[in-house]
Amino acid sequence: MSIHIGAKKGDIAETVLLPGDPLRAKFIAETFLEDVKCYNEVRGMYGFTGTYKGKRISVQGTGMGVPSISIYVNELINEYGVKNLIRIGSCGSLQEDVHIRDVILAMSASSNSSINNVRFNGTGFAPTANFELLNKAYLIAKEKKVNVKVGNVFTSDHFYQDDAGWWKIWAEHGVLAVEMETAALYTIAAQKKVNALAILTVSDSLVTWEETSSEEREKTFTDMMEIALNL
Ligand SMILES: O=P(O)(O)O[C@H]1O[C@H](CO)[C@@H](O)[C@H]1O
Ligand SMILES: O=c1cc[nH]c(=O)[nH]1
Repeated sequence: MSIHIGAKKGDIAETVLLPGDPLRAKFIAETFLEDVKCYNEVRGMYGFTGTYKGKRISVQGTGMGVPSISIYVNELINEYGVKNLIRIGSCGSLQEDVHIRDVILAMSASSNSSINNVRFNGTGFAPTANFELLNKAYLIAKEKKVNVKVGNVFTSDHFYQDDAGWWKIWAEHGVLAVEMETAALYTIAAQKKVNALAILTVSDSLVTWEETSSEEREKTFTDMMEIALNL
């Protein structure tokens, strides 16, 4: 057992899907996995292991933001030997042509995270996806005829910002969407020599102000879930 995950060694598969929302983890386990075992309820941050098309796979909630996902990713890698970490999250569109429910494969993640600023002493590091996972996810998405976009996302330490126009500089530089964890996932994976990818579904738009409900974010972003399960 680790501090935040109540699993025994061997309870967690080498490939783990990582939604921020623990109830999205529960939905995936109940909807897609067979022979499911819940290995974690510590802090209500559910973790499950089961099989998908005969392959052993786990799904673990991470909570919201860089500090929270960093805890889970560190423990999954250091204590449980996880090798493939696939975030499946929601995000807010920063571009007119990135629509609600589109899927984004995060090739890279810009960030205002203070954690990475401290780690790299105020200089820039470019958190980047694993190419094999990215390429495979793209091919699966195309085959499934999912509206998919690949590019840079912005990992923010804020969900609410006082300056309503904060995102425009990032949009001008081609960033597709905002979320809150990917830069941390990619940075830790790079340091630990494991594979990481973030697959995101657009839940709302900072451009048009459209949005989806929390229930939709929990249960209906199934394209992203199925792409991740088939990697
Ligand atoms: O849907 P999840 O995976 O939680 O991801 C996004 O949603 C949360 C904010 O509502 C943040 O965690 C953000 O990154
Ligand atoms: O972090 C996030 C996630 C979804 N939508 C946003 O606007 N921000």
